[in-house]
Amino acid sequence: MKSSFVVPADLDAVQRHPKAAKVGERMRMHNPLCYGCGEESAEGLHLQMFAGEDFEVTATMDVAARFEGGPGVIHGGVLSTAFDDVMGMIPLLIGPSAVTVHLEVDYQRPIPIGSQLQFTAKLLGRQRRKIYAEGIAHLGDPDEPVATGHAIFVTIDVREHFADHLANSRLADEYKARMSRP
Ligand SMILES: CCCCCCCC/C=C\CCCCCCCC(=O)SCCNC(=O)CCNC(=O)[C@H](O)C(C)(C)COP(=O)(O)OP(=O)(O)OC[C@H]1O[C@@H](n2cnc3c(N)ncnc32)[C@H](O)[C@@H]1OP(=O)(O)O
Repeated sequence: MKSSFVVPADLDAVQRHPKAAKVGERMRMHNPLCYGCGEESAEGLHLQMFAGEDFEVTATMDVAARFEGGPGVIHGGVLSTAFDDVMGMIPLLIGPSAVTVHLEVDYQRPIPIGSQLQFTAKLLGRQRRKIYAEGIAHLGDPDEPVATGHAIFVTIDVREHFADHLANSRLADEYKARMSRP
């Protein structure tokens, strides 16, 4: 399906999940091998994600030398990966696991290698299985964003969605064990 980003007017009511991370706490790591936030992903972005107030998440990312695109600046695809993962935390504040079906990034300023990127992401709304999120990236002043992102996530049944793919993971045995628990 091809779509553009339009938040519908008739949104569902949402509540923060009682087991969601509390304000200021690290977001639960959904997969230690995740290229965005996983601690065991050697080449990954190593995003550090924190729960904010209401339906917000903040994150930081050191712009390492391996993320270079143009000379001295971050690769645009790396930045879109970061937005995907940061905004991807928003569904976890409401409860369900969800995967990206649509992602947009607007690049406003070059982002230097060696800088520390900061992100804030927030929920724009939920309609049935669709969760709409917005994110901004800045270098210290949230009023001067260097990039903005918008995404739609769709809730999934984790066991069903990943069932045919678990064997591809380096943590396949661990995931199989987790999935077989009731
Ligand atoms: C127990 C141990 C294991 C623990 C593991 C934890 C897992 C945690 C999970 C997540 C972590 C969060 C952090 C991650 C952050 C990064 C996220 C990523 O990068 S995800 C990778 C890239 N994304 C994909 O690979 C999705 C590929 N797409 C699909 O698989 C399907 O499209 C799927 C399952 C998402 C939906 O397919 P359908 O057949 O179930 O449902 P249909 O009817 O097509 O769509 C449902 C609703 O969504 C809308 N929709 C679908 N695609 C859309 C699009 N592109 N734009 C707008 N709306 C769309 C449809 O119009 C429909 O809306 P209406 O309810 O009818 O209003």
